[in-house]
Amino acid sequence: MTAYISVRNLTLDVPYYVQTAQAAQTARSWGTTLVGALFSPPKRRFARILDGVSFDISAGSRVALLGRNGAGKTTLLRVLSGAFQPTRGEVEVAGARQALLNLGLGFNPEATLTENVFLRATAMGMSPAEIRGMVESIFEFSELGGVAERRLSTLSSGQRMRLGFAISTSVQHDIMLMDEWFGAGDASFVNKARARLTDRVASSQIVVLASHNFNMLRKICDEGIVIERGKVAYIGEVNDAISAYKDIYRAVPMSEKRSAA
Ligand SMILES: Nc1ncnc2c1ncn2[C@@H]1O[C@H](COP(=O)(O)OP(=O)(O)OP(=O)(O)O)[C@@H](O)[C@H]1O
Repeated sequence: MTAYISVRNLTLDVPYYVQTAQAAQTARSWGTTLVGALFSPPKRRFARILDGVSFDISAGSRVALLGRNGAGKTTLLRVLSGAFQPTRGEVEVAGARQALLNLGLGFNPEATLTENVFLRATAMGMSPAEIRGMVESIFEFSELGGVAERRLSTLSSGQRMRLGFAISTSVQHDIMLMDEWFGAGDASFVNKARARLTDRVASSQIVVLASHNFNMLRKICDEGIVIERGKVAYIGEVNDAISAYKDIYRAVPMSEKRSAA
């Protein structure tokens, strides 16, 4: 299948809750908090995180996603991965996608490592027979075979991340969606993980990578999309996109830069 991504006028509003001034003022003790909550419950508001975003990505493209902190890059990747549904607009994705956004997502801390491999791989769309054929290589890559029957909650965060990475990258997908290039863990694992990622990127039809590391983006990507306050600010060749991002960053007042570098 030839992969592509088509995004048309994508808008995403997310709900959040605010405590009214009256409730906040009365919230001085447990009792008054309860009274405040009863008579002035938190109000639901909506924040527009993505606003009229449109672009096309065709097979063979490696796209850098650029933007300041809080611009909307991760949220956009989540929409492309299918985790978030747009409030308005259309998102069409052809091809199997792999999102390396949150390696710990979908784990059950009370289940064993082996059970977690089955849970996560099932969520990725694999059959029990396919998973059985992969379990050994996942444990070999993550170097966690010796503790496979322990509960996940007994693992360190670094070990969990290794397991998540080993499962998520165990199969080649058509589309890779990544939030920063993987760089956590001890040196030998990082080298091994980089080699696997390089291989997966080379064999993917489409890669979308959000990062603030320009050198790495220049090495991997050929195109760039700049997001500013939830809107597309620039689309073009990667070096031009990096320049456009720098221009936006330079134009932002110092006070804003401190809160959103
Ligand atoms: N569930 C949510 N509820 C309310 N606001 C949210 C939610 N998720 C994200 N946001 C807000 O949406 C905006 C975009 O967040 P996002 O994580 O997509 O930014 P980003 O460009 O990936 O930033 P960074 O470079 O820091 O990773 C931020 O202002 C964030 O606070």
